[in-house]
Amino acid sequence: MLTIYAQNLGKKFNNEWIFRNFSFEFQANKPVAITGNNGSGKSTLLQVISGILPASEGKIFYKVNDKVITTENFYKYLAWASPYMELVEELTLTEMIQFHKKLKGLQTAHLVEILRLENARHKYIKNFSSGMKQRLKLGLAFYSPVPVLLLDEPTTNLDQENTLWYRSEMQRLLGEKLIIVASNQPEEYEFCKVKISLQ
Ligand SMILES: Nc1ncnc2c1ncn2[C@@H]1O[C@H](COP(=O)(O)OP(=O)(O)OP(=O)(O)O)[C@@H](O)[C@H]1O
Repeated sequence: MLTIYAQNLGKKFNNEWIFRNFSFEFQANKPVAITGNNGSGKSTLLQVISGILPASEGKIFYKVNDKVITTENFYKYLAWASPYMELVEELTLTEMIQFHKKLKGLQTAHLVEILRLENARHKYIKNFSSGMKQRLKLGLAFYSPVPVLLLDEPTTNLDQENTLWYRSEMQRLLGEKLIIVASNQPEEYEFCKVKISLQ
């Protein structure tokens, strides 16, 4: 069982505090939504939680059962989908999936079919539509064999059908993973029992 402990976290950029005194214990089976207006610090908090960005004050640490995981190693436990996470544009879909499989593993041999991208197997990612890219990012994250799933604005660029797909995947993953969603669209995080609003 993996737990993320945030204790009095604060982050500032150029002497401007984005948030301060943020404390929370994140656990599997307790999906959390981080909400707030544009610029309130949702993405920044998600990056500090993941260890990608260092905190300016406070402490973030991770435990699997009673074993502490170092910040440097935490990425191994984590899958992301976010607007600032780039796909490798020079690869085709088939190559991208192979690459991800080697790097992180993949729990399905049928991702192309799940994403309904059969006609794009040999298309370069750079030629994907924004919705196709978003589906791929989500699919890679959902089917990575890791216990933590961090989602930033997950349904950006998704049409209604794909938003329904996102919601059904979330129902499947709820009991399995530690999920944190940064969003200001209620339909993206309605399944989250805990909602933390940044001001
Ligand atoms: N690398 C950086 N350097 C300086 N300021 C930054 C940096 N990254 C973010 N900020 C600032 O931090 C604040 C919070 O940004 P952040 O992207 O976390 O907000 P957000 O709540 O995710 O916004 P949105 O809903 O628009 O995605 C903003 O004022 C932003 O300009």
